Amino acid sequence: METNPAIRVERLRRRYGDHEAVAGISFEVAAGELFALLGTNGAGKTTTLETLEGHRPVHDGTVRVLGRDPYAERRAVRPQIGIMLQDGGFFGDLTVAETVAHWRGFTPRPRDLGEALALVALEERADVRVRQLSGGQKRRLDLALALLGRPRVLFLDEPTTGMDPEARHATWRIVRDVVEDGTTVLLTTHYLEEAEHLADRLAIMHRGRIERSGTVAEVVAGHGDRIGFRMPERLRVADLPALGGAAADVAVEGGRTAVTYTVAGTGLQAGLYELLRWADERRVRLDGLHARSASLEDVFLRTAEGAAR
Ligand SMILES: Nc1ncnc2c1ncn2[C@@H]1O[C@H](COP(=O)(O)OP(=O)(O)OP(=O)(O)O)[C@@H](O)[C@H]1O
Repeated sequence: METNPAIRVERLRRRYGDHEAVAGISFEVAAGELFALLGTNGAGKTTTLETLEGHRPVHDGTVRVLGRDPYAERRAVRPQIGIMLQDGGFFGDLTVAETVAHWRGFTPRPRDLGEALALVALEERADVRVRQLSGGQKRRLDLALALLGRPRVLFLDEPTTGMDPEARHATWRIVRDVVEDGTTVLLTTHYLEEAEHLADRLAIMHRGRIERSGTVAEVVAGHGDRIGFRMPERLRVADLPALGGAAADVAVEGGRTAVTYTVAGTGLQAGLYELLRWADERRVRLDGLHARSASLEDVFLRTAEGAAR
């Protein structure tokens, strides 16, 4: 088993002129792990990815891919990594099979054509011209090319942008298979659901910094689990309890008064228990009662808002 991280980023900084696009970020990705970089527009995800792919030198800090500097040792690193770009820039007149054959020519020890197409479920489209593929099929062809050289580390920059939900789910299955085969994957995405489905760990970037990182459970823990119900008619706001120290938030929605608690400290279960005991003792019925854990989306939005203040 490998103990060295497949990817190591330490205090990475990258500037464009006076603008610091990446402002000293650090993270590691273990071998065989899928790590997702999330962030607002312009957060610095693509810049980080391009630095790890060896396209740009660091301005400060250290990056290592499979133990090497991907820029200075590009010739050693490049054959071991796969890169799926946001736009692969194909020749529209070539067929899918011709495109793969063309790329096989540049790839050391490439997969067979059939294997490459089967990986991304494009066998049936082998003789179709690239320009006749749907957007989702083009993205899958991009993925096939990134996987052609059996990379140990795969970089996916927004791999499912423009796909319908079915194509997106199909692509997630492919990516999961790749990870199960032992490939390390670094992914950027704007789809939080994608990170929730795929990522072992993730980082949320905002304005060049990592604001939060960890597993999905770690990132959302303690960040706004919610409990809500409709205000019972015979009660007033002053009658409502505090749950785990959190006061009720009361809002009128469509003629009804909605009560919401955002419980951070004690967690959902303890908050719910406190509420139900309170309601039981007072013989209060809580219509529309619901409780849900914080979602990655809640945390993402709060991170962006909080950091912007
Ligand atoms: N070649 C460049 N020259 C000047 N500024 C750049 C260049 N590339 C990126 N930037 C700026 O650096 C910042 C980070 O950009 P980057 O593309 O890394 O962010 P991102 O998180 O990938 O954004 P998005 O989600 O919008 O793709 C942005 O403010 C962007 O405008």
